[in-house]
Amino acid sequence: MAERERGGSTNNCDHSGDTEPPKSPEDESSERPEAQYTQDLKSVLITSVLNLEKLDVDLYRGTHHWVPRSQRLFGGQIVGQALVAAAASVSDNLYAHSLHCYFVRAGDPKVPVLYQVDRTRDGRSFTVRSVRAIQHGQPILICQASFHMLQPSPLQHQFTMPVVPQPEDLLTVEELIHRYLSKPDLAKKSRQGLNKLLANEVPIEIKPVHPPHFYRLPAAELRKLFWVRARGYIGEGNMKLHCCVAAYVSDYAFLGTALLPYPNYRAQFSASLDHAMWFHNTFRSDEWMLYECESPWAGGSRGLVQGRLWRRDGVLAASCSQEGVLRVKLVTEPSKL
Ligand SMILES: CC(C)(COP(=O)(O)OP(=O)(O)OC[C@H]1O[C@@H](n2cnc3c(N)ncnc32)[C@H](O)[C@@H]1OP(=O)(O)O)[C@@H](O)C(=O)NCCC(=O)NCCSC(=O)CC(=O)O
Repeated sequence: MAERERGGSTNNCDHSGDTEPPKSPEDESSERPEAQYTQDLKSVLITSVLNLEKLDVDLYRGTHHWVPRSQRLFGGQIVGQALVAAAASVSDNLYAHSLHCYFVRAGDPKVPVLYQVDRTRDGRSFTVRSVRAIQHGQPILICQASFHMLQPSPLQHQFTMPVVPQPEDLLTVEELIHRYLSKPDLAKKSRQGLNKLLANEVPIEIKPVHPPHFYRLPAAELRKLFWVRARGYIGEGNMKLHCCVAAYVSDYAFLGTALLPYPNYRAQFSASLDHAMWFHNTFRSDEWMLYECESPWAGGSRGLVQGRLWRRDGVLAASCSQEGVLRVKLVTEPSKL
């Protein structure tokens, strides 16, 4: 059992009951020296995607950065922006500990999203906010987010992080694609598909623990493991923001976990129906975290996926759950990712 993280007074998401002096997330990771940060661009996630425009009290406007090929807004972007809006009306001594969302309509990439916050309750130790994300006058997402003050407790446990290769020993998705593209016998259709994937400007970096096979049907695996972090620099201290970035990241490629046992099926239509998260400890979303995703159930054209985001020092940072609609067709060729 890994020791639980200590509380930090400026971090809006730590839930430790300890009263010892805080440790900033930087103290826990030496993987990315500051010298390297100076060469990185500031993460577009904080300069643009999660940088909402305040229109009025509890009313914000968010714009889009990366739009998936489905041409419906990326669910993680809507959840991340909703959490930014919710957290803005919550005092700094309260820490986001959970959120529960329903995606009720497809997001339209042609117009911005409005976020309307309802201050549902300000309690003694817990505070709840409800957020409606609105386009064309109608909700596309409803979200409840809850915030908690630091409270001590002798109850502290967590699962153990899986043992996997370190990110330095693995290739990014882009590097893997370049490797496949360099193969002279690559079919034209596969080359086109891989080039489309390369053109994606997703503001997160991914290193799969089990690199995908672009050539042949993959062996059925029930669990997806990948290292993930925001592209660019975010910096220390603002745990509120790191939780919002993690909300964005947590929806990426998550629902696909439910298709892992079915390499002969490809999704004709897939969309996340709901998304829930629980934040357990401080973390930095611009440092590598291991995303462990599994699917305990699928049926009735829906699939359930569950995920754990681990800090690389083995501390459980967050847990996620999602159900999605999955309408599939039988295929003979493998999916591209
Ligand atoms: C889930 C919903 C589609 C449910 O709405 P409805 O009940 O009205 O939709 P529906 O199921 O009847 O229709 C949806 C589409 O499926 C088609 N359809 C309906 N029944 C079908 C069937 N039995 N077999 C095949 N297709 C079918 C419809 O014609 C329609 O296509 P057509 O539209 O062509 O007419 C909607 O609530 C929604 O869009 N919510 C938002 C979901 C979302 O955007 N999540 C975040 C992005 S996903 C994400 O970020 C994660 C990820 O992608 O991994």
